[in-house]
Amino acid sequence: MDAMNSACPSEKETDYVQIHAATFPGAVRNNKNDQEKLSTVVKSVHRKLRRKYREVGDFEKIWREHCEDEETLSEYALAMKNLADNHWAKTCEGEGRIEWCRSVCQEYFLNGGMKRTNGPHRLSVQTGRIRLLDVGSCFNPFLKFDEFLTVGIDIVPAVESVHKCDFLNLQLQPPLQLEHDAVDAFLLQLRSPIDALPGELFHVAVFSLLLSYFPSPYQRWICCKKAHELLALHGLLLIITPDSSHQNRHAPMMASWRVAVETLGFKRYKYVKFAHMHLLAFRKVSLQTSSDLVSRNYPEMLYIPQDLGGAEEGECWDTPAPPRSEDEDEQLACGFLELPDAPYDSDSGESQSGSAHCQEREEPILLHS
Ligand SMILES: C[S@@+](CC[C@H](N)C(=O)[O-])C[C@H]1O[C@@H](n2cnc3c(N)ncnc32)[C@H](O)[C@@H]1O
Repeated sequence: MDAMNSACPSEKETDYVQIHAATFPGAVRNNKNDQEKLSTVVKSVHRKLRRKYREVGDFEKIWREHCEDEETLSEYALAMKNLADNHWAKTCEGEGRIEWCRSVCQEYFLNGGMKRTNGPHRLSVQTGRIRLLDVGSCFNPFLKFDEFLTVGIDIVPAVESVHKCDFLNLQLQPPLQLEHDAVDAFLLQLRSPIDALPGELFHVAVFSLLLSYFPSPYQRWICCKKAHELLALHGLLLIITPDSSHQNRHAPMMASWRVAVETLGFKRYKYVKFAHMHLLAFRKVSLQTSSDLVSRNYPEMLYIPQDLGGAEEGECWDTPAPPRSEDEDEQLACGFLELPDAPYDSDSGESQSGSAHCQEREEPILLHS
């Protein structure tokens, strides 16, 4: 069973949903209304931040005010947790993003992926658990997996096990010079709020639906740069970002993200497009970031369609769209004709299976400057 299917209802569950829908249409409507309300809470926080950023421009001021607005932040945290627990868990809309992260880590750290890509000088996790930092963790979705020693951080934790921390303002300290066990013990004794962390501490950093929260590309770039410093050499940065459009539509944007992140000292390891999101994995291949950070505007390359002030696009928070018309089906079929024949990961040399998973096109990079 692939990662995505494992998050979707089983055949039996699907039958139940359909029978239940036919017998109790009112219950399904209520469920949808409830989901719509929660999505509106999430989207309105994102929209408000973007609008303020366009009007005021000073993202540090806007961010400070945002972090002080505890009422809005708590409402957001509860809505996000409720969406994940009660709606996405029962449909495919969360699309198994957490299971995807887990399977990439297992393949890379435990099943030879790291050895294949980095050669013999590799990071060792054999003696302990995979140290995972989940930024914007909200409800700590990785805590339940035994292979991870998870540190979840969030500006507003929705559960007690997540530590309060503003990643944008997190201070970096020199790396610890300790043995494995002592580093694990250090992570286990962390308490809220976290204001500083030593560098090179983690094997994995996860940004699941985090970067599009920020109104400014520069804030997204700061996060990627911090992740680079917090990861050990050969560690993984996993980025998941919402986008419900067909993968070709924003291929230039993803190519642009790749350049921006790789310049920080990463190399892309995997990329897949689910129906409502892009999922990327980067390996930390160098302790240094590029010395050429000033000649091109790399932070601006981490743009999202909403930065341009256009109409709000369909995102994973939205309730499912109505069925497509025949015309739309035809248009979509034409779009698929433009995809490469065999999905293939250029860096890992592995093909990606599953009809819902598509590969980024390997084409000349179109930069947004
Ligand atoms: C859309 S939710 C994603 C939650 C979860 N990662 C998931 O995939 O379902 C984004 C989360 O990022 C958190 N967040 C936003 N900015 C942050 C920051 N600077 N530091 C830590 N967490 C942040 C928000 O509070 C929110 O819980």
